[in-house]
Amino acid sequence: MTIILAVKPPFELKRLYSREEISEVVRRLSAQISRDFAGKDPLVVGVLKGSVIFLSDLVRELSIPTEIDFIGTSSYGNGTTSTGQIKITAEPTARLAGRHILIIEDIVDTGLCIEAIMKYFSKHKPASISICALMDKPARHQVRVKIAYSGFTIPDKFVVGYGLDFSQHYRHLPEIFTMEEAPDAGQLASDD
Ligand SMILES: O=P(O)(O)OC[C@H]1O[C@H](OP(=O)(O)OP(=O)(O)O)[C@H](O)[C@@H]1O
Ligand code: HPA
Ligand SMILES: [Mg+2]
Repeated sequence: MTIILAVKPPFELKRLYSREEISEVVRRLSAQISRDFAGKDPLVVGVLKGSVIFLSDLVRELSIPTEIDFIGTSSYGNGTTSTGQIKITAEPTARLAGRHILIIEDIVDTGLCIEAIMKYFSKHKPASISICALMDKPARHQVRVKIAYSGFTIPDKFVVGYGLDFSQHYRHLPEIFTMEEAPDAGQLASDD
């Protein structure tokens, strides 16, 4: 399915992963996490806002008890490239010291955001910190990142849907799409 967005320049969305493909990956990751964190009462921390849909599907597949919290970050503003300035906009309220912390990300792109989050948690003396990311875009990494639970390895394309936004839109889409300038963008732009 291709969707042409009526914005300037025009973008097109092409489906990258279907609901079924996403569900299969969520089940695989939940099974691994349930096995590895059994008896550890992990603190599952979603990175706002992009991870919320993934997190809510993931935790409902877990077979172990967990505590859920969130951390807020912001780096992309309204564009498709990281500003490089990572701000922690909201802190978790749970006890962190001595906890097994599992960070849930929708995507690791440059890795700058997860690097800042790892730095934040390591200051609070947890028992362990692990990363679960639905998508990993290795071609764009600027820092070394160890993702213990990785869903899809994706090409160097901007993606939206299933929690991920472009300028705060399209998070609600139930599937994942690549977003690229439409091939006839030049033509359309000169038709003004
Ligand atoms: O690996 P990076 O290049 O740092 O990019 C990944 C991060 O950027 C996005 O969040 P964003 O800051 O746009 O906030 P949002 O989740 O509210 O969309 C995304 O949800 C990740 O958290
Ligand atoms: O590809 C992406 N899509 C949406 N948000 C993002 N934040 C980092 N990379 C992306
Ligand atoms: Mg975003």
